[in-house]
Amino acid sequence: MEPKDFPALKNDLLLRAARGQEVDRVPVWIMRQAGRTLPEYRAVSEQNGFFTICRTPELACEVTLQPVRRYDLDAAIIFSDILVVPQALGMEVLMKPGEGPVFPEPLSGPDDLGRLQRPVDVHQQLGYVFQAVTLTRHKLEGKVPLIGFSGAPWTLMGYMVEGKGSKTMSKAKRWLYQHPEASHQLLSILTDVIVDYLVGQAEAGAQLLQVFESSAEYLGPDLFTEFALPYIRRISANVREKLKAKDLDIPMTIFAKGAHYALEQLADSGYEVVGLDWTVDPEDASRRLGDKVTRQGNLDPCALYAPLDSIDAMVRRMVERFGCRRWIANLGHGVYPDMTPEHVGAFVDAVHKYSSGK
Ligand SMILES: Cc1c2[nH]c(c1CCC(=O)O)Cc1[nH]c(c(CCC(=O)O)c1C)Cc1[nH]c(c(CCC(=O)O)c1C)Cc1[nH]c(c(C)c1CCC(=O)O)C2
Repeated sequence: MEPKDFPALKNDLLLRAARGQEVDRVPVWIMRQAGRTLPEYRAVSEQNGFFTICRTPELACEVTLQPVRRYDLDAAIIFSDILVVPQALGMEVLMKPGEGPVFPEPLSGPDDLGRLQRPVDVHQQLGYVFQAVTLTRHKLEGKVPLIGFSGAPWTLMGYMVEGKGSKTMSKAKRWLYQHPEASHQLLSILTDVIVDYLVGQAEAGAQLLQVFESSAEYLGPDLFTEFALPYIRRISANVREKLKAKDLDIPMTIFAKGAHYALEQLADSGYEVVGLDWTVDPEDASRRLGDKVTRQGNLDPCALYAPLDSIDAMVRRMVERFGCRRWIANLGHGVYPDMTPEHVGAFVDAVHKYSSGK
């Protein structure tokens, strides 16, 4: 599909901040803003299964737009899941309500790599995401930019080996220690699919690409340097190269949750924006990242359980600490399902209140 004739973008704060340009107020969006908290999402979700929504461009588009209608956000993020990439490699993934994703047949050892269906033609396997992106770009009518995303290789490997969420990632880490070669092989296979998948989203109309390394917290500096960072770097380098050949230049964000030990490496990994979780101190993180990247984050998601006036005060403090240059306001991880929309809205409004006119 040729993503031509998209409506002109009326709010480019996110893209300007990502590129380090001046902004007259700080852009704000919220990780996991679509789905999770909204009653209007639950209505769609009860009628259709989770992956049916992902695979039906009209439904994915509708759910993507819901938070943008409700809150004064500066970005939309396409409704999908990081686990569509393992699905594209032929693995079955079920979304069990109240439990989360489950792989009936996880990768139990290196021999199982032979089960992965390759090569992956992302247009054939994940074309539904590209269609959802293009449709959503039109339906947004230029109100805010649209973010595309993918999981990073280590995080996807974690789910593919564990078969579900894990408190320790010990089965997947066991691979790293016992089968380093097979681990690199798997991470490399994932990297190639992720690159094509991100390029496809950009071609379809995504205006910024975020890579979620949500399971970085399990690794620590040595494993991260060996098994996560090289692939994170390869993704940014290869995506840019492929997009350049198509005359596209799209800012990219790396969010490596729990990788407080690797901020310097992340600042130097080829992304315009580095996402920060709530465990890092804004001043300390800013110092360590330097001024060549934009910071994104990092209020503790649980702060949204606080009374409205406390949320306002915490956001005010966050704005003071980050300053208004090279910063995209967000939470330090996704919003939780039991948070009330009113409190989510208070966060967004407070960012606007305290960061404009500077
Ligand atoms: C680790 C991870 C997953 N998925 C994702 C990550 C990385 C971000 C992070 O660390 O939170 C990313 C993701 N998943 C979803 C989005 C959509 C867009 C958005 O709102 O940001 C995004 C960006 C929808 C979803 N993905 C999922 C839901 C809930 C499904 C439902 O109950 O209807 C939604 C709206 C399910 C999901 N998907 C995943 C898990 C662990 C779960 C269960 C827990 C939960 O997040 O609710 C894997």
